[in-house]
Amino acid sequence: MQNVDTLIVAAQVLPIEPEGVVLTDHAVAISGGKIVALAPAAQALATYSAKSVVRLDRHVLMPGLVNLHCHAAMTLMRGLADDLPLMAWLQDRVWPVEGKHVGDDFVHDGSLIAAAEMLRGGITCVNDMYFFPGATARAMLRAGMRATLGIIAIEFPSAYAADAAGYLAKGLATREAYLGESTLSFCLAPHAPYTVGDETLRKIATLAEELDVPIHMHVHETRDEIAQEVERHKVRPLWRLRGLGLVSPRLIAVHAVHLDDSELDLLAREGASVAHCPASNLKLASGIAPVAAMLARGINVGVGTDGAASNNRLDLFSEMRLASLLAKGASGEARVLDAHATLRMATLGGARALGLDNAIGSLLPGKWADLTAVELSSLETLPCFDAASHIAYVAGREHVSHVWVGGEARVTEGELIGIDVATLKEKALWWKQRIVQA
Ligand SMILES: CSC[C@H]1O[C@@H](n2cnc3c(O)ncnc32)[C@H](O)[C@@H]1O
Ligand SMILES: [Zn+2]
Repeated sequence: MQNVDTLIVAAQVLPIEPEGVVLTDHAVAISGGKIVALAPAAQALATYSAKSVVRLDRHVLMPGLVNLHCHAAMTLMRGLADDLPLMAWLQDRVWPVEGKHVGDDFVHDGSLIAAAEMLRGGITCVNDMYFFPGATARAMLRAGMRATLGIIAIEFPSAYAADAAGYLAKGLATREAYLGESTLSFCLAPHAPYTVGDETLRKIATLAEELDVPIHMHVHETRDEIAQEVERHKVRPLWRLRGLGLVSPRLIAVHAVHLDDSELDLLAREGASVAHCPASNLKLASGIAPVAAMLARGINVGVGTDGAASNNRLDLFSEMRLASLLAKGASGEARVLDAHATLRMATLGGARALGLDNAIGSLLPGKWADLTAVELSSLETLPCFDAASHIAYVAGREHVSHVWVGGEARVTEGELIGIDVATLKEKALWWKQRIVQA
């Protein structure tokens, strides 16, 4: 018998790799936080002696979901700026509140609330972009959630930094401080083409190469933003980014709602990824991203929630369902983004965009044991003919029963481990008072 830390035996397993596979009565063996083997249950029980055996007889086990675009701290602004288009949302409501309140404590508390919501909903990894990323790092470490944190850049001053050079210097110092953490990684995160100048963007392209990290940026979110940028630069934003060296396999183009054929071809040719945020795109009336056309060209697509102030949930189950239905409805092709492809997008697609596909995103041996179990024994989830179909079209985050990050249990029987929800609720109410009194 081979000693392992944990053996998880599940009625069904969706390993994501190989593509489209559903395994019945299989077990995942975990040691040192990593997947050692995925094998038929009887064989695994005969091979491995585990300190802990978890039996999931009514469940499907799959890789943890990857939230490819978030502003975690914005949970504290949830519902504060509804029913507005992007620029009014940002300029009239969000930036003024951020200007008054955003600081280390705000970002820490808001990010911890977000981590609790995401873990409880089966999300094990988040790609975040926000002021004070060091505070987000502390919150993510405290919650035990995997995160890629943005070294942000924006050309206006905040409580965090005075100018673009200051943002980059602070972000780089934060990265240095957390280099040894296996659950944290960093990327460069220029906010958007309309808030970051050429010189800073050139510097970011060079830094991304030097540090070997992704570039996470809002791109072509609204028609208006593109029109304004064309007036200013006489070229559409994605082509400007290309001229500055930002369109490459490192680029995670967030939203990418308004792309013409030449721009879709450009993303495909350069191997860039897209973070598809269907709910945020609808709520701000930005539009519907051409996901079917992206997939037809082989563009890697992951799924993001965006922040809680524009969604207003950090829930990848509802995003998966929406992504699949929108892709079918918008393309007029029911076969587009089937259940398996949708789940792959929300796991391996996100991991690949982050350069973490050797580490997470599927259940291959050697990857971190970032896992989500979903119970499929409720009235609304029976019978189940295809577990992937139920994940994409039926189940909600309320059906998530267990979550592990790096082999550590973060949710058991639907309850968060090591996070005091009552304290987080008090913090949320305290910040609401501060915001309404200001
Ligand atoms: C530089 S920190 C991130 C910055 O982005 C703002 N933000 C949140 N959601 C969006 C979005 O959909 N488009 C553009 N900007 C967004 C957030 O409020 C922060 O100011
Ligand atoms: Zn965003």
